[in-house]
Amino acid sequence: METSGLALENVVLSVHGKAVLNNVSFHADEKRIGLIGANGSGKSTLARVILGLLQINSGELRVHGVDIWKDRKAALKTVGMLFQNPDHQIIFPTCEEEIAFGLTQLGQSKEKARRAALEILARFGRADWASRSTHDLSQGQRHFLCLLSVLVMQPKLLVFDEPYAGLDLPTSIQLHRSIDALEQQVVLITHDMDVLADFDRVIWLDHGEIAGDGKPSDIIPKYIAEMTTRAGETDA
Ligand SMILES: Nc1ncnc2c1ncn2[C@@H]1O[C@H](COP(=O)(O)OP(=O)(O)OP(=O)(O)O)[C@@H](O)[C@H]1O
Repeated sequence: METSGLALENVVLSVHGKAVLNNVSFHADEKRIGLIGANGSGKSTLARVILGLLQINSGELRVHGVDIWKDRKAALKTVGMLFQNPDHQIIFPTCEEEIAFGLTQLGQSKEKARRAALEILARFGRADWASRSTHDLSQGQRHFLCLLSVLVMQPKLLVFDEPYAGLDLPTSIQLHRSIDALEQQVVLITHDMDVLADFDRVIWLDHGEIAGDGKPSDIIPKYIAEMTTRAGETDA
């Protein structure tokens, strides 16, 4: 099994006897990977599997060499995720506590975690957010707070599930720039093909199977053609 990047071998995950991921295999060392597919094709499920939140039925999965399902502590340092809805992620009353929490889970002292939280807030021009109530933030700001909470953990792989959904233009531009500037490997789930134009690789999931895998310039036109055909078939 590959010890670098993201490696899946014949991954199968069934829900109520139905295969949601069916023999998914790929090895990705690229820095920017897009994950595309129609609604219900298995993208979010795959993201949760990569994060170690769902146990696979069979196959093998390693994220930078770590068996993230078995080694939960190493998983926290290896992979982080920004969920579609920040309300599913934010649990603390203040921004500083929210950001520091993950670090204390890694075993850092509360004081060290607090300092790291303040440092990342300052680095992103949000020093004034430290004692700010998470409930008072707008939806876009809550998204941004979640990003900082994930970044502070410095995982080797970051998974973003539709990060731009519901964000206004300035916030999505800022988020886009932040993602662009990341050193880490990124897997980005999106329905917005423009975002993926300069990515290194695009993986297309269809009914839980890989339908395409390659350069955006190769995969995206095929995907759009297939989706257009399907839309035509369902027209009244
Ligand atoms: N806990 C669950 N119970 C039942 N079915 C599930 C569960 N989780 C996922 N599924 C099914 O698995 C399939 C894949 O869902 P998933 O959310 O991974 O798709 P997706 O590609 O992320 O879709 P979208 O683009 O709409 O977000 C769907 O048919 C969904 O109904």
